[in-house]
Amino acid sequence: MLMTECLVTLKNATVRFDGPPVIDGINLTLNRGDIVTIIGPNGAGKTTLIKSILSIQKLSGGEIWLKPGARIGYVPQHLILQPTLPLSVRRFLMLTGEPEARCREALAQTGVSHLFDASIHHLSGGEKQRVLIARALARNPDLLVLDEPAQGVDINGQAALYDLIRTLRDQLQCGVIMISHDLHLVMAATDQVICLNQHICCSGRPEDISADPAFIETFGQQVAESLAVYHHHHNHQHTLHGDVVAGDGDACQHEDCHSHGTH
Ligand SMILES: Nc1ncnc2c1ncn2[C@@H]1O[C@H](COP(=O)(O)OP(=O)(O)OP(=O)(O)O)[C@@H](O)[C@H]1O
Repeated sequence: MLMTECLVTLKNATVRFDGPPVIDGINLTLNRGDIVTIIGPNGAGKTTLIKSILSIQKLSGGEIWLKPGARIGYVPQHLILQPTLPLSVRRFLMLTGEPEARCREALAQTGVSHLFDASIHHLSGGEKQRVLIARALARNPDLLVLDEPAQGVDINGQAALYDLIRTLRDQLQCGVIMISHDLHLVMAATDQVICLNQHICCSGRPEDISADPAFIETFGQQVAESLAVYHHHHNHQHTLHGDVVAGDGDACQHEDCHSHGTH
């Protein structure tokens, strides 16, 4: 079993601009191998928290510790490129300063090696995200930071993208912290969820968090219930008509399974 290696620790981290704190008293530890997702309403301070970890945003109070020498790969929400400037994926990746072979390898790790000579302007949303992740990987990061990686990616592409993030974590044994608005996929692909609304409302394993009163207060009963159903232990089978048949374990106790039959 691998030793836990801490990459980032925040202690009582606070950021304020002119008014009240935008993030307030955040305590957080990120270990190698963790996938942590920050969720929260608009303006909750998610980007500010990420920027603090990237050392782009100075704290107004509290402390941040980063493992000395830790390499951070950042995948931004948007890529703003000059549309009139011809730019191939190869050239884009090599702007990292890494050798061509390493750039090629990183692109293969994200499953799009065939795009090495493509124009970056012609990529689909999902392809662009994979190229951006490859750029972050080229530096062999200890920590991968992603700001809404599934934006502009269709629903199948989103599932594939979260699979990719898990695979990369397993292969590279890096830590991952991401912001996401897609609660269902987050819940399916994350080890720890942090629900942020200036302060940490609640945090924990996805299957536990949907029952937390602070989560329900922030996201509403309906969202919490839909996630609870999504996550319950599937220990039964359905007939072709959708009726529940007890499996190896106890029959499912969820009302939703019985009333709707499928999920
Ligand atoms: N440099 C800044 N100067 C002043 N206010 C700022 C600055 N950066 C962020 N804010 C404010 O801090 C608050 C939190 O912003 P932040 O971008 O961290 O939220 P977020 O949770 O990422 O939101 P969203 O989901 O909408 O992207 C917002 O009210 C924003 O206007």
